[in-house]
Amino acid sequence: MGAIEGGEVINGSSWHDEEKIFVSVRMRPLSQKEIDRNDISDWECINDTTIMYRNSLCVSERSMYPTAYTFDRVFRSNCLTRQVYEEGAKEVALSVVSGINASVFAYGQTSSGKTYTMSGITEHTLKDIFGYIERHKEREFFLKFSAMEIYNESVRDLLSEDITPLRLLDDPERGTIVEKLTEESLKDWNHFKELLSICEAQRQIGETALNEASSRSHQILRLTIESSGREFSGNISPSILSATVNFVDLAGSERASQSLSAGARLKEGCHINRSLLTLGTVIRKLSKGRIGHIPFRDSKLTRILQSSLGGNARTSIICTLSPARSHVEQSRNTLLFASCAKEVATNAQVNVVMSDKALVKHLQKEVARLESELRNPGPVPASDHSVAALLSEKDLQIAKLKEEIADLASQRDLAKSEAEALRRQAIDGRPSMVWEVTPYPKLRVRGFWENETSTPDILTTEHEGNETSIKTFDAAQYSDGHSGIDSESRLDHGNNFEDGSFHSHPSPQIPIPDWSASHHGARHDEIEEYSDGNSEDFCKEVRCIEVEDQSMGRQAIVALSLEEKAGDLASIVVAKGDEGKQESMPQDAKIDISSDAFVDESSPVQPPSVLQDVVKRELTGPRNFRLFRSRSCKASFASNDSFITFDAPGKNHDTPPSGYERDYYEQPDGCHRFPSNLKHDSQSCQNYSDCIAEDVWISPKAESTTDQRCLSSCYFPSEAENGTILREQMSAAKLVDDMESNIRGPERHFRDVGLDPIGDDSGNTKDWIAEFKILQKDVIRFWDACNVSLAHRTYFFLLFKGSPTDKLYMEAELRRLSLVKQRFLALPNGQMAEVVSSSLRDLRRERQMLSKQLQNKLTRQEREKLFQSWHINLTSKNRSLQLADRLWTDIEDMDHIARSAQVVANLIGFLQPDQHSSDEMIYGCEFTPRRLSGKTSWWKSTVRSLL
Ligand SMILES: Nc1ncnc2c1ncn2[C@@H]1O[C@H](COP(=O)(O)OP(=O)(O)OP(=O)(O)O)[C@@H](O)[C@H]1O
Repeated sequence: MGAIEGGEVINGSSWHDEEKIFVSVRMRPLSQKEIDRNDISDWECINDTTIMYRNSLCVSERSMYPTAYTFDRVFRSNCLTRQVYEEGAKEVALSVVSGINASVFAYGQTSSGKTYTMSGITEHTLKDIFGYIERHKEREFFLKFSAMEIYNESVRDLLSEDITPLRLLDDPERGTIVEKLTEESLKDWNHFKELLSICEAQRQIGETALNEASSRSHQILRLTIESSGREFSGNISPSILSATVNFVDLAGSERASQSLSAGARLKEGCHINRSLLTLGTVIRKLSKGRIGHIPFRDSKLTRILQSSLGGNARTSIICTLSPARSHVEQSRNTLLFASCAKEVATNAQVNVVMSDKALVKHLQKEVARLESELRNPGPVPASDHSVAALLSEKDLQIAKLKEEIADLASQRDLAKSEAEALRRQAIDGRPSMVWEVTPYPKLRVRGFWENETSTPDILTTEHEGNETSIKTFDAAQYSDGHSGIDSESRLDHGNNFEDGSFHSHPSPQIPIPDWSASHHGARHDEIEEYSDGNSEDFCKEVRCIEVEDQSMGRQAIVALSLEEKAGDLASIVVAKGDEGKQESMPQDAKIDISSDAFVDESSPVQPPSVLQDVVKRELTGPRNFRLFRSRSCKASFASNDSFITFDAPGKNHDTPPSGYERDYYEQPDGCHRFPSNLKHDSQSCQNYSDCIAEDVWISPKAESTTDQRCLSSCYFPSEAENGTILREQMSAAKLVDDMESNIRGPERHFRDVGLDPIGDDSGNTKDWIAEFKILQKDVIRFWDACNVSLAHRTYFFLLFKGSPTDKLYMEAELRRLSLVKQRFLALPNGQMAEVVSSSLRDLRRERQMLSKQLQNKLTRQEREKLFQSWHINLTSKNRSLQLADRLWTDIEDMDHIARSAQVVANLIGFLQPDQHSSDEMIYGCEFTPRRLSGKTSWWKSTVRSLL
């Protein structure tokens, strides 16, 4: 490992695009215990890089085990931690101040000195970082600290008193992220000490609960540094660097058989070893050079640390050893792991964050530079041909850059005008603006799983009766392997459910499905978790913030906000159900609606293509750069509640015919309106791409005709027609595309979002009502195509019933959905498939939860009445699930939609605005059983030494 001169990190001095994990071995002295039992030290560091087994090996052993092992560095038993830090971790760890991710691991058996080493390494790193900041006052630094523990394959926040396990989410750009992990802004050294003591206190709670201190958990301290104020490599300015350093103290690497006993402990050991085992497998496979599948996703540890293991991070692994003969087997295992690790290559990059303003400036500079190059061509290239080629290439670049600039400028102007319009609207006393991302207002959510033991499982509850008479219903799709009991006879109240006069029983209420996870793709381990009854998916915390629309006397669930900073893009925040994201999002997080690239604040953004080209060509230094959108532009992706999936579950046409439909204006009586650019030629319409034509009005009478079948299949391909998931999602993506173009009719541009709806439509209420109904139908179709959660649909549907101000919200919702679609279409194929299956799974789960809620909340009579009204055979099986399966399925039947919304609203306890007191505005709940853990905190000694 290269030296650090004068405490400064030398960028790239001993570092290339691809470098190997830096692996060192630290041997501790024999412990008193080992000495007392006359154990012998069998290992010797014969120089700075080689450790040797001293005891003579028998012939069979010689063929199996090497006697000498060479690493980047080996540290004798008398080495101080300071030296281990200086020579084994410092350069890697301090890369973080230069915008490069870093990780330092300690690996080794229990009592080999991992904690002893990591506490020192962390201290030294932090001191050096604060020293570096002190010396670079010209730059601004922003430090964030977090800490987590992985125990029994569940992740816990060590800075929070909440012991609920944290979920892991997949971010398309950042990989796995830990949901709701507390991030403290780290101010100084004293603050760091405070935070360590908080972590230690949390750790002790875990230990006390387990009544035993052990080393069976993995602990990760994480420090993220953002810095600005300096130009890097001259090409990107102004820039912000953002990088994270992880300090990882792994659980003891000894085998479960050695450290743990039977029963529950064995289970614990298995979990811990699952992480360690996967770590070993990942390292082994990576050491052979990224061939084949690398099972990062097989454990929480490897998922969280994926980028540190062969990804965008510099990594140092310190393997700790006991020299004792009695531990020779474990020591050899550790050395074997270390040998594999040193073959693993990583590919760290400087993480540059750019703000929109910076991007515009940069592009302007580029244009100026290229234009001046054109004016003063400099040395003439060898041939006329190459001159011409160069000139035309430059012309092209200039044209593209100008386009980009114009685009960004128009987005900014649009945003400003929208801001102005909204500000005017706010002043006029129109719907209140909310400067915060808000999920559903008036949403009451309680711990459905609090009564889990008494909650019957629908899948096996309804033993009585015949086979289901509903052919389209497939109960197997909901099977989670659980069984339950019939609760039909448990309750005996007589509420009228569908008309809303139902009075809630004091039974638990339904948890809102996890919106945020849904667009991140299906993961087999999460499916597994779901099925084991201990799922993290059941760990919900729902925050609901009430938004009072004073002038209209009702609640608004769409929150609008404006970016007031001059020059920044305007933003709009739409009601969202991603409670996890909300937790981790800054209060003023906003969605950038004016950019085509709809992005997560935290997600790296693809720069415009031209910029990419320019950057690629221009950045010829020793490093690659990753471009991110800056936090300063407050861009935030806040619409994860829309599960983009296009796998249409079987449509249910059993719902009684609608009377609602007739209210629609200009629509042929009883006909369904389909997007204008679909054609339904029965001969040629084999797939969606064949279906392009003008408006289609389908009479119910024609529903069984070939044309209608063809059209339906274009919209909602049946299971049989789906073919591969990929084909399905591609056509579905096109579907949404076309839906969007339909929605973007000449009279309904998204540019209108934010304009005063009353002003627009004053004096023309009739027109507005008609338009509202069209918008509402468009939204409903979008929801269906995107498998948006039923709860979201319900809230939205019930809250926006056509008042003039609803135009804003309807258009915002359409805009949001179209942006979600854009994001979906931007995903690589593999991730599209994940998103599709994940969203479908979430929707199924939601239906399943609704069916359970149906059993919890209603008496047998109520249920039977409801089943009858939905034409569900009372003697069939899984009736609750059948009902849940029908909700929100017939999107062209507004009566069906209204009834579905009523049922869902009652099931999830959606209260009318006046039913709430203000202290219920924010409502949170936890569902997951308490988890115990234990490991002597690796910063315990640090805290002790510091306090
Ligand atoms: N290099 C060293 N020099 C002196 N003592 C050491 C050294 N390394 C470890 N020790 C001592 O050995 C004991 C075990 O160390 P430590 O707790 O760090 O092990 P560990 O690998 O973290 O164990 P666990 O996996 O159980 O957490 C401690 O008492 C520690 O002070």
